[in-house]
Amino acid sequence: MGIRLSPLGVAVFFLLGLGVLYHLYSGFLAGRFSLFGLGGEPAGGAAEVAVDGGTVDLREMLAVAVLAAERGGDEVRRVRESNVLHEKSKGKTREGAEDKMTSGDVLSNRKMFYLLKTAFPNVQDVNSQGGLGNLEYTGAGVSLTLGSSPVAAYVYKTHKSSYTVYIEEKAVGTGLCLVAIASITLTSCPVPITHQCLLPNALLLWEQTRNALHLASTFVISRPCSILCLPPPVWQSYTDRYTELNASTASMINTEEHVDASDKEVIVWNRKIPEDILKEIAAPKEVPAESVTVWIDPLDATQEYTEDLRKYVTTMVCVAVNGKPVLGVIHKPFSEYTAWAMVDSGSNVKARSSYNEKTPKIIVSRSHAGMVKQVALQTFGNQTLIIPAGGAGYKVLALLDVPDMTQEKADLYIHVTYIKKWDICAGNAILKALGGHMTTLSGEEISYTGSDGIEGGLLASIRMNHQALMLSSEVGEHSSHEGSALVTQAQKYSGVPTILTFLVIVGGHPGTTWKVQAETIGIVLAATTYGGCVAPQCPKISAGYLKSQSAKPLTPSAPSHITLPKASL
Ligand SMILES: Nc1ncnc2c1ncn2[C@@H]1O[C@H](COP(=O)(O)O)[C@@H](OP(=O)(O)O)[C@H]1O
Ligand SMILES: [Mg+2]
Repeated sequence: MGIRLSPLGVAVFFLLGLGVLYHLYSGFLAGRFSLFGLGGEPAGGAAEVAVDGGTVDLREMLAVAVLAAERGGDEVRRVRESNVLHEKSKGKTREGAEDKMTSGDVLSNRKMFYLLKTAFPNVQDVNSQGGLGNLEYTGAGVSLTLGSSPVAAYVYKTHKSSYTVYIEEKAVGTGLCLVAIASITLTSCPVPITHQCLLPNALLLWEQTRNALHLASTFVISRPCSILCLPPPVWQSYTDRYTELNASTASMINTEEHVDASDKEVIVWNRKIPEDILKEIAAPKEVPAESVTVWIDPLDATQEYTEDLRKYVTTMVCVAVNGKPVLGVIHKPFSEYTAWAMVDSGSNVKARSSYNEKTPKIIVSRSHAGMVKQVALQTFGNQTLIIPAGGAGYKVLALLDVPDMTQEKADLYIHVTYIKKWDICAGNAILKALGGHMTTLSGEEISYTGSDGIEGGLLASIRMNHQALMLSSEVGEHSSHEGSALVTQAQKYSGVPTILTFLVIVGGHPGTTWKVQAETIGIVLAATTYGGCVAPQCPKISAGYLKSQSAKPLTPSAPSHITLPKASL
């Protein structure tokens, strides 16, 4: 007697089996990937990680921030005094200035980042100018295929829930097949992340990334996740790439003569809160760890540092809670002076007793000025004294009562070009704690979460009517109820060149929609296609030629959506 199986039953049984296998398999993978995550971080999104992160005491954070700024400052001073700066260019700023980096930046960042990270491991959102914040979380090199061509890519976790893949510039054959894609933001891909630290490689990786991106550094290109969610077999090849990167870069850092091999980057906090902080801030102040974002600037005024203009140099740490700056530390390594303040708590620095609101002395950038002088003079009159100076930290201190002989004094700080949040957060927190203000030129508060930079310029003042500064002006016709004179001027004199050209070459299935986000203020993008790949080796990689034209200012952060025509893909 034979056993007869119902075909439907077999199918159901088979499907059930598949389901079980799928569960086991995905569980296995998830477990595996979580090994790579920092503190068991689920692969798909760090946003979930911090939920049970507990609390942190802001007074303790202030103590560690002061220590970090001072220890970082020691490195900055040591490197400068050795006269071996290993000066490198990270690329160009949007306005075309060299964006410099030195051993001072790298070594200071290493000290500062690890001190803060080890003291507060449950704070996930630590951003530092050296880029180590990103690298620390991921740094995975992956094999990725664009069209039919393999390219090297690095995955960084840029924010709590997004990952950025930087793709290496690559020449295929002799043809013009550059892959110079700025970044691809993955919001929900199951990207495994490693907490293996790529510190020794940071400088080179930073450079490689920057080099790869120099053509397209102002674009963020989002693409559908499915293209980048690599299946496990391909994904695993990241290890080879990682090892290769390690091997190729290890020697570089070791050759830095001033780095003592036994010098561990990790300095451990002894958990003592200094007396001066205890005196000003009597009680602890607990906040949820997941609400905290830390911004580290390991060396502000790098340009001036390379010119040996020491007085401008600072190291800075800032803590923001839910995006609001609450504590800031600005340390001057060459004067050994440190200013700190915590909003609604206390400070070791104060405002001056008077400021000249009518004809203010205005401190501005000396190396990223854009058209700030014209903006300031037209807004406040030709009699206005402009003081060009390096460093955002230095310029904030110029507004305060600082007992340092090398420190100039000013009434206002204005900046009109793009600037990064690690440059300004500490100053913003200190000004706020002392009753001052730092806003965009149009008076918007700056949120210290999310993106790294701000578009709308900067106006910092203390003991002045900040709102009036925005809306009143010596140049009557520029004031209007719609906005500030400063903004009008800044837009008119936007430091951005009129014509910028970027070459972005993309691969993908025909019809893929590319979202190109212009981040540069004052630019409207137009897309035309560029003839595609000239080399036969890369038939599926095509080119999008993006040309910006001078036009009406773009609303800051408003994305331009551009769909490249099918023919170009
Ligand atoms: N347009 C811009 N693009 C990028 N960074 C800018 C910038 N303008 C100013 N910065 C950065 O802001 C800091 C203060 O600038 P400035 O001295 O010109 O006022 C410097 O930081 P770093 O020295 O830390 O790089 C500088 O690089
Ligand atoms: Mg800086």
